[in-house]
Amino acid sequence: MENILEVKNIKKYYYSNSEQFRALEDISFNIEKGQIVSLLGPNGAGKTTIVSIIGGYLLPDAGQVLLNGESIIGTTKHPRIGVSFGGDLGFYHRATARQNLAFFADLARIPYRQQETEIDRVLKIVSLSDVANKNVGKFSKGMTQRLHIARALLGNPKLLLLDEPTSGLDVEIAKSIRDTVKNLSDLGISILLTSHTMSEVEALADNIIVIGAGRIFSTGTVEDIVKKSQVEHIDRPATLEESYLALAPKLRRK
Ligand SMILES: Nc1ncnc2c1ncn2[C@@H]1O[C@H](COP(=O)(O)OP(=O)(O)OP(=O)(O)O)[C@@H](O)[C@H]1O
Repeated sequence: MENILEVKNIKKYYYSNSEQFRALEDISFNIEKGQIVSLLGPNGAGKTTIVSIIGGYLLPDAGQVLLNGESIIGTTKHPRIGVSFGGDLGFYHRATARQNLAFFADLARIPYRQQETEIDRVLKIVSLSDVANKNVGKFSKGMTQRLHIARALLGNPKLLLLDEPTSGLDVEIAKSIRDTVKNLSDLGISILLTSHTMSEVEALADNIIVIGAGRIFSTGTVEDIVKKSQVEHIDRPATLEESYLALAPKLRRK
């Protein structure tokens, strides 16, 4: 299969009061076309740091990130990668969904003539066409989350980075967002997803990367992770959550 993204031997340190803190140590993984890969790990494991480096918001101290075979680290013109950190911030509440997307289409340097078609396209994908002219201040959390995904889709990126896309949403809305994410991968878009919801990862991820204390502990399909974690004392196959809990003590920073 064709690798869209190759992350090679990434290291990242943070510094505070001249003390060095190792956030990531030797992180390597690939994402193929249309694949959904999930980063799973406790708070502070390094997931957001990985997403920020791939998205071009942070520079690593070592290592490479290749998109379609080309290095994207430190390039002045970072290629289009769709990033959605979600949440309540990031939109003008007194403007409509369409007006908000037009602002971000400008930032994404989409030529003015193509903006309306592009905005219609992304609104349709996330099922917000009917409320395109409604003020974002009137949107529910689920609708706002969809709008974040629509914004990330502007310019037709082949890779999307989704940070906890269903965080804080009720069960039904979370399911509808998951369906949207699945549809995106069916359209051939590759997705790197961070999530603390095991059922979500189980339902969506083609591949899982279990990360703890800035290092990769385990990778593979749900079945691979379950097999490798060797959960004891149950006489049926373990769930992903049980497998993750068995690994959890090893994932903490010492
Ligand atoms: N700007 C920063 N300066 C110093 N330390 C940082 C900075 N950003 C993150 N860290 C530390 O680096 C480690 C990794 O943080 P990161 O946010 O990547 O973890 P995470 O896996 O995304 O956590 P969460 O699940 O809570 O979002 C944490 O210990 C965090 O405290």
